[in-house]
Amino acid sequence: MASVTSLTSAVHQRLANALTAALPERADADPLLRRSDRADFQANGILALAKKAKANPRELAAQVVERVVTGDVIQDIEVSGPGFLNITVTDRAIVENLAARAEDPAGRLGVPHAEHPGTTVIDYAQPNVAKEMHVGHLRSAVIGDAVVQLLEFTGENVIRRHHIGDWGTQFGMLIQYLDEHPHELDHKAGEVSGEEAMSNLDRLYKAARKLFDSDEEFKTRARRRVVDLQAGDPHTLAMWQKFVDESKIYFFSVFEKLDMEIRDPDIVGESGYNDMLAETCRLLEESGVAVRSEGALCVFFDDVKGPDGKPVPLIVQKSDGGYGYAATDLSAIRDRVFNLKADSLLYVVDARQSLHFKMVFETARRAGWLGDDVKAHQLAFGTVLGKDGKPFKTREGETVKLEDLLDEAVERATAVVREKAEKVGLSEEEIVENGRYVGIGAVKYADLSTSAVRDYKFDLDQMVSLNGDTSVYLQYAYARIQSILRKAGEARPVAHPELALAPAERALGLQLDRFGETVLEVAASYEPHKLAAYLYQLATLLTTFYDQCPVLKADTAEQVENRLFLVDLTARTLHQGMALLGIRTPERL
Ligand SMILES: NC(=[NH2+])NCCC[C@H](N)C(=O)O
Repeated sequence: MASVTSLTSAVHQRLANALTAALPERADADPLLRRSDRADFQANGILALAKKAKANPRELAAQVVERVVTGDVIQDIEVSGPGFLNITVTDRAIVENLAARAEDPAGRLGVPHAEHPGTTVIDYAQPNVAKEMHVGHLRSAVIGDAVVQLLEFTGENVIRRHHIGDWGTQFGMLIQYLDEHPHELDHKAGEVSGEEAMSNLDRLYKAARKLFDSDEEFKTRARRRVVDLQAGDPHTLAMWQKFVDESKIYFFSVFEKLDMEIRDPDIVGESGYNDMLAETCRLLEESGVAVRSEGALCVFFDDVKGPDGKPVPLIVQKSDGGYGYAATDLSAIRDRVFNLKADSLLYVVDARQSLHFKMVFETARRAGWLGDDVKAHQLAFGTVLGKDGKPFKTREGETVKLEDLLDEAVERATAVVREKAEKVGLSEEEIVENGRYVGIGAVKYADLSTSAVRDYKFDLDQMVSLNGDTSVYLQYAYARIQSILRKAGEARPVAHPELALAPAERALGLQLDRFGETVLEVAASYEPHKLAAYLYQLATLLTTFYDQCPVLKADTAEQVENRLFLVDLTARTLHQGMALLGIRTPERL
């Protein structure tokens, strides 16, 4: 458990004790402590308690104030309004608390582990084989990666699953074509770049399509291939594997550009559940959860109807015997619950698939695969829009190539970095590396700083802007602190709890104290945008602090040390917080 307690918990403890003393019959009552603008904290729980105890809220509040221990943590406590408590903490408590965070032996800045960690299987970064990735795949990867980092940081056992689209009828056509033109993918992994891999696939796809549409005999052969593939014919499988391998070269190049670690064994695509599909259907049919309707195996829902008022079923098996997307997802649930022993299933998938997941989860519940002890949640995300507010497309109306987009972000960011490079004394190598971290960070941050369910505008100009809620702003805040620490010479960051704090120091200190609770909240609610908001506010408070409190030119040596201590902890918090979002913080910028 946590070796460092936050100010919030210290204040909470003292209030709870005083409440118990004032109202012994309600010993477990929660004072409902909140951060507040009026004082450091506000407790709002007295009102409801007084109502239940049929007491006067202001009087009960006054009794709590009388009994609360003050002096060490709580500086001031007073009744306000109808029975709120406004609480100010001592400067000493702030600095002592932060010092404990800074010295946290676990190197976690005092962030506790979650109280009840479990096993989460997270389904994210799931592009499709032999197809170009699009911005939706980018979102899933970026949001999913942040959630993985956050959950792992809180002690959760996280199992990653990249449910790639690697199965389906289109492969019959591709495999048949490759079989008839055997040398088209004749190279080993490592011999081609991601871009080449994609253009190989694109070329093959187009050629196969053309033949499929113009040559009846090829069409027949291609259709037979699908049957061979599903029957597990070894030669056909080997051809299929070539497409998967070629696609992975491409996927990995995009993920690497994104500065994101995706591990091959975590890629378990639709094909990985092939052996389970028949059994899944059998179980559903035998239990009566699914029924045959016009030959297809279907699950019906009272509340899912089409525009004509007719029920729209979840089709698990088509009338021709083929299995669909739903059969795979239902099989994946069985695997994740029964084999991987998940207690949470998380899906980072486009909101346009929400109905699919709603029906899949409900079906799994009816089948008894998802019990009350297993949570299933789709972390649905919105659409990426262009500057014009319409779905993101090139000027010619085509979907934007992901790699081009990332390259452009890096290019713009490099220009921004270069402008200041001379002043900072960056080498060409550092400019290139920083440009990458700033550019990729900008793309990730723009995505992660808005609530996932909302659509967001992809606007590179705004993303790499130095002012406003951008990753560059946060990266500069970090680098600026590093520059101060380098200039500090002999002076070291040392906490001095005996010093009185200026308002800007207090505000910064109180924000630093919130880091642990913010991380836990954000991980529990899968809302990385709240961590982004926290970090942005931290950087803003740092800016105010600089304006009001000279660091190296402070009045006394102790004050210099104490301020160095504050900015150093701010830097470490920014670094850790950004890392949880998958964003780097260069030392010099
Ligand atoms: N278990 C799942 N269905 N995961 C989502 C897969 C996303 C799908 N491959 C797509 O490109 O839209």
